[in-house]
Order: sequence, then C-alpha cells, then structure tokens
Amino acid sequence: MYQHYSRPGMDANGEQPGHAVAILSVQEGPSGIRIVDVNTDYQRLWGGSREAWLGAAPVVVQQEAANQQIITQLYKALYPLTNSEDGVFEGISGREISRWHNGRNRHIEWRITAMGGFHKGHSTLVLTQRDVTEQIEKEAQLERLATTDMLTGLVNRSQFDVILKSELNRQHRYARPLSLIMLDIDYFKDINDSYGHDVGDQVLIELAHLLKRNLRKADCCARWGGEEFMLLAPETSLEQAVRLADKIRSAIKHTAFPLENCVTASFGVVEVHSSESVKSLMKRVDNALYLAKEKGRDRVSTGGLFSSAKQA
Ligand SMILES: Nc1nc2c(ncn2[C@@H]2O[C@H](COP(=O)(O)OP(=O)(O)OP(=O)(O)O)[C@@H](O)[C@H]2O)c(=O)[nH]1
Repeated sequence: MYQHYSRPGMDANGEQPGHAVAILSVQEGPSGIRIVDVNTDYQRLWGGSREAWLGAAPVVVQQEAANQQIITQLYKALYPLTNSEDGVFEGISGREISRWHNGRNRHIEWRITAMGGFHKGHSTLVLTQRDVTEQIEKEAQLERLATTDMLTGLVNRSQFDVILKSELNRQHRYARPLSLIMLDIDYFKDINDSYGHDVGDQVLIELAHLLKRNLRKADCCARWGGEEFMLLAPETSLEQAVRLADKIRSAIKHTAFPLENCVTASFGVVEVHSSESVKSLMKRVDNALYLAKEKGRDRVSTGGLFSSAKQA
C-alpha cells in the first residue's frame, strides 16, 4: 500500500531520515481526522509501530497545544468544503521547533495537502513532515561565518557596516543619542616584529575579550581590520562614550598581555549628528583617532567637540 512513499532525504547509507508521511482520513462528525496509514519515517520521527498509529489522531508537531492549534486550523480550512463536490483544499504548511526527548531542538517542516476532493463529507489528506534541523544549523553556521571575524569572534567589517546603517536609520528616525568609538592598538607592528605574529594574534584575541567584557549587550563591537576595532554604542552621548573609551583605554593598559611591555591603544570618539551620513561619520571618527595618535597615543580624542581628562 502507498508505494509512492519515497524517502528523498535518504543518503546512500540509508541513515538520513526522509519525509515522514501519514495518510489521513477526514470524516464529518466525532471521528474527525484519523490516520489510515504511516510510512516508516513517520514511525521513526514520532515512535510507535504502524499498527499503533492506525486510527489515531495525527501528530503534526510535538507540543500538544501547538498540535491542537494546527488541527483546529485544518478543520477551519476544511469545513467550508465538506458539502461541496468541487471545493479545493489548498493545503496548509508550517515549520515548528520541537524539543526532543534528548533535550535538543528539532526543526520540523510540515505540510498537509488533499489527495482528492470531498465525497459525501469524506476526504483523504496527506501529511508530510521533514526534519530540517541540519539544514537550518548549516545555514546558521554559514551566516556566522559570513558575519564573524574568524580570529577574534567579533562582528566582522561587512556585518558592522550593516549594523551601523541600521543604527543610523534608527538614530535619524528617533533622534536618540548614538556614539561611535574607533580604537587602534599602538605600535602593533613592533609587537609582531618583536614577539612574532602568533603573539600578535593572541593580543588581538585577548583585546576582543576585554572589549566584550566592558560593553553593554546593546553595544556592537567589531574588528574593523588588522589592529583596528569599532564600538557602536546606542543610547550613549559623546560624554558617556568618552568615559567608556577612557575606561577601556585604562583597562588595556593594565591588562597583562603575554608581553614584557604594556599594550596601549588610541581612541577616536564621535557622537552621530542628526541626518549624518555613514561617510561623514567614518571620516570624523577616523580624524579623531588620527588626532589621538598624533598627540602621543594611549589617549582618547573626540576630534574637538568635547574635552575630558586624557584627551588630545
Ligand atoms: N598578528 C597580527 N598582526 C596583524 C593582523 N592584522 C594586521 N596586523 C599587523 O598590524 C600591524 C599594523 O601596523 P601599523 O599600521 O604600522 O600600525 P602600528 O604599528 O600599530 O602603529 P600605530 O598605529 O601608528 O601606533 C602590521 O604589522 C600588520 O601586519 C593580524 O590579524 N594579526
């Protein structure tokens, strides 16, 4: 029976589950929607033998409440068709996350379609389900690779561009304070030259940890390239951003990196002006950082808009 139960997801070893399929009979009245057949992948997905499933109510998703909602949705879609010979059931579908008995979340894609029309209040439906967890995890992994700096685990430059544009739009719309900090390790070339590239990499990794420790959840910290980093701080005025930058500057100076000499960094800080473009913002923050380098490094510069303790 139902020889067309193919298993498109199967690999050559036959280990990858394919589509779980259940054939459903729809009756008017209390018997409602019942299973008349299931394939082996349905048994594998939900447990139980074929015999145990025959006559049972279908399981579309694991959570009882969500399953009930789907069945109700199905009844609502079918109800207008029960007395019409030419009504067409378009099908319903969705994707749900189910918590499996081993504690893992599984993503299940499901679809219910009709095998034919209604005849004397009776119809046959096909429920297909596919475990798409691996596919979703692979997509998430690719997304992480595309947006993350491999060495430090921070947001990479291209993702930072996306976040910056979105935060600028928010700032322009709601006129909330938003500040940008650019920092650059001082004399990093000397660190590489004296201790080797691996030690230089270790300094970058430890600095990334330090930055993450010192920032709020809403802040974004990115590796801009080489030994340059960007910190985007929403709801932060220029004055607050300068204080934050100076706190980080001091923390870097007092961190025991795997070197004889201490590591220092220079900072440029700007607050976004209303309607300011990305280009203008980047130019201003770059100028501010340049000023901090020019004035002797290990300091915070705002490019002249604000003055604090250890500024250029
Ligand atoms: N170890 C390591 N070094 C890097 C990486 N990316 C860039 N660099 C090095 O960072 C150094 C940056 O040197 P410069 O641009 O001259 O800057 P600096 O020596 O820090 O001098 P100032 O910025 O003027 O204080 C170069 O030697 C790059 O090769 C990386 O991923 N790992």
